[in-house]
Amino acid sequence: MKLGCPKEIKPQEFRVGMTPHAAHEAIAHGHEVIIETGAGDGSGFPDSAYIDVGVVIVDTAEEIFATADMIVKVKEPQAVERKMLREGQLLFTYLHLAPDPEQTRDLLDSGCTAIAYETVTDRNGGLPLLAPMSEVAGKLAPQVGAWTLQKANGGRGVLLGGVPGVRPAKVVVIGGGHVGTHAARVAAGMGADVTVLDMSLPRLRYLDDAFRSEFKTSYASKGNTAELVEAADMVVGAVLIPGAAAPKLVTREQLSTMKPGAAIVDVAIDQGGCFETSKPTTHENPIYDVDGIMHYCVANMPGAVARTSTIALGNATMPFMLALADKGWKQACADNPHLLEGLNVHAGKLTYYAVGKALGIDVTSPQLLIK
Ligand SMILES: NC(=O)C1=CN([C@@H]2O[C@H](COP(=O)(O)OP(=O)(O)OC[C@H]3O[C@@H](n4cnc5c(N)ncnc54)[C@H](O)[C@@H]3O)[C@@H](O)[C@H]2O)C=CC1
Ligand SMILES: CC(=O)C(=O)O
Ligand SMILES: [Mg+2]
Repeated sequence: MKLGCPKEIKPQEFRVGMTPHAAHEAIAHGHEVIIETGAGDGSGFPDSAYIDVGVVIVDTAEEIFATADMIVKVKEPQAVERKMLREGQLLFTYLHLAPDPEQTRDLLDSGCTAIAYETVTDRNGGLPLLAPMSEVAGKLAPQVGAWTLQKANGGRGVLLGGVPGVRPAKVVVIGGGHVGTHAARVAAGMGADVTVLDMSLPRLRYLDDAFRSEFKTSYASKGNTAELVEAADMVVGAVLIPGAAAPKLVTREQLSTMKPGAAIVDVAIDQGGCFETSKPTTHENPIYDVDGIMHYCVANMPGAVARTSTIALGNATMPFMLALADKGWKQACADNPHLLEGLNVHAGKLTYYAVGKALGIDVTSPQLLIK
């Protein structure tokens, strides 16, 4: 199979879909790999690192989309990339379709087969291709939230850890999964007073067992959430219902109960965000103010630490990428029900229920397509 990796074009996105190690493995499996010139530069992988392992460097994304059987990327295809996708072509990348009707329509129209990193599962019910980027975004959240809280950035002028004689900031994390746990640990490590909210009692039990000395837990009822949000200096949005649009857990009205200059870091923005007032921002212009509350809503946070993120993502995607290349998507998905969970679009049909529900589009069962 011919695998193609274009340079990412989302604003300030410095990751790349394939590391030289991943490309090397694909070539060792008998595949051809082409990559757009400069695609790895932002992650510290120059063209020469790919040439050394047998990759062919091409000048344009057009050439990749015109000739590759499988496109391996990081972020959802942008409008100009979607125009280049072809019938029968396999796309392996993050998609986040539930909050994105335009992208969904374009993917359906293209006739491509699209497997979304964020809905591939594992045998423990986890999301192995989302987890590494959630770990990164979770660790970044207190860092960007601390910056947002600085007075010059519109924040309250509160230092997360406080100082002797001055209490630390109160940080509330809504959702105690991968993002939430990493955010809570880093915020606690910076000295903040941290509480994690979740709807899952087993998850809260685990967090309490493992991290009792670092942060507190609370059940995410509407009442508890409202009280904690009101008292918070920083609120991190970290909930997920896999593949679905994020539930809106904090309304615009609630902002008026918050401390002026408090910071919201809505990591769940890639699934539409869990604050009513969230809208996606970019690394170039990451924050905005609604009713005196500063919002940080960057949908590709891990792109800021591209080298770490590219390597972490590549470690997770490589075995799935190799299975898709070796067997073709149909056999690879027939052999691995967890990879089949990643199938969101095939030949003009939507195949992921939570996306269909969010967008009001009929869904075809993915099982029917692998028979
Ligand atoms: N903005 C960015 O750059 C990035 C965003 N993300 C996003 O962050 C979000 C969280 O991802 P993960 O932590 O990996 O998910 P996860 O599945 O590990 O954790 C989600 C947690 O939310 C909890 N939850 C679900 N509904 C809830 C509710 N109504 N109230 C309270 N808790 C609730 C679940 O019980 C679970 O513990 C996802 O939308 C993911 O796509 C991840 C990486 C980068
Ligand atoms: C998960 C995701 O959207 C990202 O890593 O950019
Ligand atoms: Mg996105």
